[in-house]
Amino acid sequence: KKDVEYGQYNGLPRQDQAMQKWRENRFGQFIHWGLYAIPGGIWEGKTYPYASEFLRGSAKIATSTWDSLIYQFDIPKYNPKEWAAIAKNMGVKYVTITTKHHEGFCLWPSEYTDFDIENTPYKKDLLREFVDAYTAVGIDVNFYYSVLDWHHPDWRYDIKSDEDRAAFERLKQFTKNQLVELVTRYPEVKGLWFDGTWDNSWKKSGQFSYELEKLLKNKRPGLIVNSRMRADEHGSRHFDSNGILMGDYESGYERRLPNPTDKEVLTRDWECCMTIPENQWGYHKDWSISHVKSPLELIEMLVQCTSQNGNFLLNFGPMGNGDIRPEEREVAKEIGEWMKVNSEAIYGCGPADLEKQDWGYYTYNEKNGKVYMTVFNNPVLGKYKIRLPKSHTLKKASLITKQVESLEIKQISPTDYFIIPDKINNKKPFVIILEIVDRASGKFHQKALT
Ligand SMILES: COc1ccc([C@@H]2N[C@@H](C)[C@@H](O)[C@H]2O)cc1
Repeated sequence: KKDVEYGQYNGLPRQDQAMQKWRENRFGQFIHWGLYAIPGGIWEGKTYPYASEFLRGSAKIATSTWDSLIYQFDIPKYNPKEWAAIAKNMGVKYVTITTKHHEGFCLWPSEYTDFDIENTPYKKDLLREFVDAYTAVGIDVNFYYSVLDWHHPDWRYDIKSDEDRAAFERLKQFTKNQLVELVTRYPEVKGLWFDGTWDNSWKKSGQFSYELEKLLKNKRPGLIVNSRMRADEHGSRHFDSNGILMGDYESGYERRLPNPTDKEVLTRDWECCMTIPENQWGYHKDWSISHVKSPLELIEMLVQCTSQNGNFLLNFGPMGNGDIRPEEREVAKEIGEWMKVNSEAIYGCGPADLEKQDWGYYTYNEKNGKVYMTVFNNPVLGKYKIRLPKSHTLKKASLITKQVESLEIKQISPTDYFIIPDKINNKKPFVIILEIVDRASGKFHQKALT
């Protein structure tokens, strides 16, 4: 065991009400919005296929040129109430918005910089309008904040000199000021999603990030912080030098999911953040340059995350004028239609602790003891195989849509059962609700008490 003074300090997984709500939410909307949405990946008539929020670097644009985009941020179509309605209809329970991305432009009127919404033609506190609109429809609000700040003169990638040290101390103070400002001006905020924390300068600031997390949690009791915020004093990130997760949940799954049978992730809270195109967080004008995931692909990711104790944060990149692009409206509509019928298998659900089968994923709600099977792959066999521990019995299988009272079950061995549907529904992923009794306790299926 290494001695770690600035590693994890609270026991995980957190079981307080705020964290339980975060966990039960399961499905969130990520929003990346900033000056990068104005050029949308195209500069001087050339399309850059890289992530549009990195266009400044990809197109080698001078910082002063980039920063002058602030004068074009008039966002005539910005309509946070409509954004909130789209999110509500999609079925998300929380939202995470970029208050400041790497470019350094702040969506709120910060007293610590002029590079913010106040100095745009829009002028008003866009973030306040956003928080109010989403809160009004019952969606929890979280703030993404990039420590990496390309605009700030005191940002340093590493600390190589006394000058670097002095500059980065100013940057750290600026960072602390802005974060205290955010959790104070917007007390509704439920959590902070840190990014831009991979450089050596921050990895050498373990004590600072430790004390900053504690300060913010004192200011906003219940605040939820992702593991990406922290480095310990040895420069170890996400997990401290003793392998203990820092923050309140693991935020390492970016545009990727764990292996569906990975059991290690079941032991902790985690979240996967995902783009609809291959790799665009900010708005990109041309989505033809990469694969764009279908609603069905995205629904499968949401169900897989839930089945493995993770949350799924799906990204939207609003346009430079504040409108939501048609492709994202369509995704929200189709996912919302599926969630209207099947969200019982997602909200408040987690792993079922049953052996995964090829037809899809199990999720489990420990409050009602129900196990949900979400079917994505119809077996050629025409029957869905279930394998239970010997002490369990499959009592009943029914469609969440209640089209039929119950489905035929055939036990084929002490542990294996077939569910035999009268007809195969292969248009959309569908949910079968299982009632499984543990003969030993006579109770509904309980998660293994580990
Ligand atoms: C390859 O390096 C990076 C650095 C930053 C990112 C940022 N993290 C995502 C959550 C987006 O904010 C993306 O811009 C992605 C890849």
